[in-house]
Amino acid sequence: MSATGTMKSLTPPDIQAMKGGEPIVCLTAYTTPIARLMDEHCELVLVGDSLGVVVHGLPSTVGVTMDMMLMHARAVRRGLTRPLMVVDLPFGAYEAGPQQAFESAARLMTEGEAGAVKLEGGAVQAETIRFLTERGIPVMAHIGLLPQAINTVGGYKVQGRGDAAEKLLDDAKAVAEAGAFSVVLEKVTASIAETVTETIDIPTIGIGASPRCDGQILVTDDMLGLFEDFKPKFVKRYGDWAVAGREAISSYASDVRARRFPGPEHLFGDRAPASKTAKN
Ligand SMILES: Nc1nc(=O)c2c([nH]1)NC[C@@H]1CN(c3ccc(C(=O)N[C@@H](CCC(=O)O)C(=O)O)cc3)CN21
Ligand SMILES: CC(C)C(=O)C(=O)O
Ligand SMILES: [Mg+2]
Repeated sequence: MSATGTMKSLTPPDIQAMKGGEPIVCLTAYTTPIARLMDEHCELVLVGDSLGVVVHGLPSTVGVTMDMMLMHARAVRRGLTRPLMVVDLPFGAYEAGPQQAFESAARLMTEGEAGAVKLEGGAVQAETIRFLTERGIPVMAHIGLLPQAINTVGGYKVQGRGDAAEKLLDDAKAVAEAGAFSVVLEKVTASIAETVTETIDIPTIGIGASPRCDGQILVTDDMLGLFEDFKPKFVKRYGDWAVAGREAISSYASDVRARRFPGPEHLFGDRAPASKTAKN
């Protein structure tokens, strides 16, 4: 719990050992205060490259850089004590091959203080996953809908329907065999998510997948209702933070215009207060 480290963070082997047991609770985080809110509730916190879209206003995750991932990773790290912190490898930082992937992933582990990295791709990334895990970098895989591939795929559509089911299962087997400690299944049919979960021996973490997955993840800004205009079928709203924020900002604007804020309680007088240690 404390800075001296009396409470141990969960490790990739801890997460892997949860296969087939209690559901693994995961969310994304990009800042210290939001990470603090999930510290006692989540087993795994992902610093997702979705931060490019929800925090930086980019049209897709393709424009996200290593510098962005490193900065947000360090911020999230300061808000967590118990959950495993996983950091996404951004587009362009690993696809050239195992060597490039290792260099980028090592930076996320050292400068970014990550407990593990995540990368998108199935069988095509198996060699890279093996290369990293054999050299001390735990890897979470990500199959199904791959947002970093939006420019070749052309849309965020459901994956694993019909003939594509077999390829998805092959991808899942390939990443598990290559040493990934867990795998995200994004926007796939419930039936293939169930088949994959029953077939491979590492935990599946679903987003738009199935309740039969070993765990679930959502983009926190989506479930809080902060990233307002994005309403895919797989997101459940647990808050209305954009509505609450807009109301608060509107009240502040009214108060300033009516000179109701600042009030007497917010003002500093000419003389120091008689009691206590002066902090004003
Ligand atoms: N806010 C947010 N949440 C995410 O889950 C997320 C991101 N951003 N950015 C990176 C990727 C992209 N992802 C996506 C993007 C679109 C759909 C999707 O189903 N889109 C619907 C339209 C939904 C809407 O805009 O209301 C579609 O039919 O394409 C799913 C996952 C998942 N990731
Ligand atoms: C949606 C999750 C799995 C992700 O990759 C991200 O937030 O970037
Ligand atoms: Mg991502």
